Amino acid sequence: MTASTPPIPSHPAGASRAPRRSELARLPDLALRTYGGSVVAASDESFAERQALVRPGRPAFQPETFGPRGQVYDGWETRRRRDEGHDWAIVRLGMPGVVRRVVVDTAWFTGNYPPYASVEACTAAGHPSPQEVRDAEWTEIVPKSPLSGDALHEFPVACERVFTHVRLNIFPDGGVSRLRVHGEVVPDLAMFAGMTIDLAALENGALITGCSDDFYSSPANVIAPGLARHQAEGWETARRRDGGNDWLTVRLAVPGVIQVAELDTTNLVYNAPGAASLMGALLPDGHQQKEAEWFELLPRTRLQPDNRHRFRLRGDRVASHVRLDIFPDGGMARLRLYGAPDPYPGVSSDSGT
Ligand SMILES: NC(=O)NC(NC(N)=O)C(=O)[O-]
Repeated sequence: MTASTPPIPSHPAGASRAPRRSELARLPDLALRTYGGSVVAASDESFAERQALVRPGRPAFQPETFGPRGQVYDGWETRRRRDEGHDWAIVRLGMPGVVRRVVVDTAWFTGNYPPYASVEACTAAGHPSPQEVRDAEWTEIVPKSPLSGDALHEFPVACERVFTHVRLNIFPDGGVSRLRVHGEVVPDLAMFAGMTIDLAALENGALITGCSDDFYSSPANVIAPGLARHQAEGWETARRRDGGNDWLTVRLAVPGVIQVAELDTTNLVYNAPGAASLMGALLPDGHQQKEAEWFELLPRTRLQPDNRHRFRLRGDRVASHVRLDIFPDGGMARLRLYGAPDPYPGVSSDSGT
């Protein structure tokens, strides 16, 4: 991306270990709860619940806060094992995809972190039960590796297969605050053949490729599933003082003709942009976005704060990329671009669909 990128959820601002921002860290976290991820099973969660592993945001900690189970942790924590086994948690990815990077964060776990972890992945078709997922064929994507306490561990993954689930193994027991599974979304769009879809949706395979500014919150949020519950779940820029305007670019899930654009300023009450415009470009595979020849999809149009705006477009040109300009600054809760893929992926032109 052109400007700075979505942060790796980790320690609170001001903590001494600033997270490294690698290329891979910019990919979406396929396991994230707000993207539909869930921890569907775990060997144990006596001290702290398994669902915390996929919670968005940085893990919090309040020292000397004791509940009936012991110290309260914002993470998954198992009991002290008295046998030879090890603990595990299975995560259903919110969006199936190719995993490029796994982050195992032991933030705040010091005397109780697991000394080793490994990660496996599997592909389970349909809507399997947790037991069916356990019985699936698993592939190791992160070998058994040493961990340290209160630290973020990044593991690059080199495997081109599309996975639906991952299993975190910890040896022998202990606490992990977050598990991040960064990757490329690979949806099955063939089942929507002949239908209009949101070409800008992350879950359909779209990706934010650039932005002018992500000072308060990430532009990746505008293509996330569902509605933004508050300002931070959308994209918010800093106040501009230079006479310019903010923008972002999206690589669409697949090239297509956009018929309806939805520009959602919900939660931006006093900081919504005054106006916005949309441009499209059709870039053959492998071409750089800087080579794009942009054409107008939506001329500069007035916006209202805290409002979902829908605009009917001419719908006469195929685009693979879209640029949203906002004037002068502010942000956007969501951007939806409804249209027909051209052609449909996985559907041959003579299939009658
Ligand atoms: N002080 C602790 O954190 N102890 C333990 N964990 C919790 N949650 O109390 C433990 O035994 O691992």
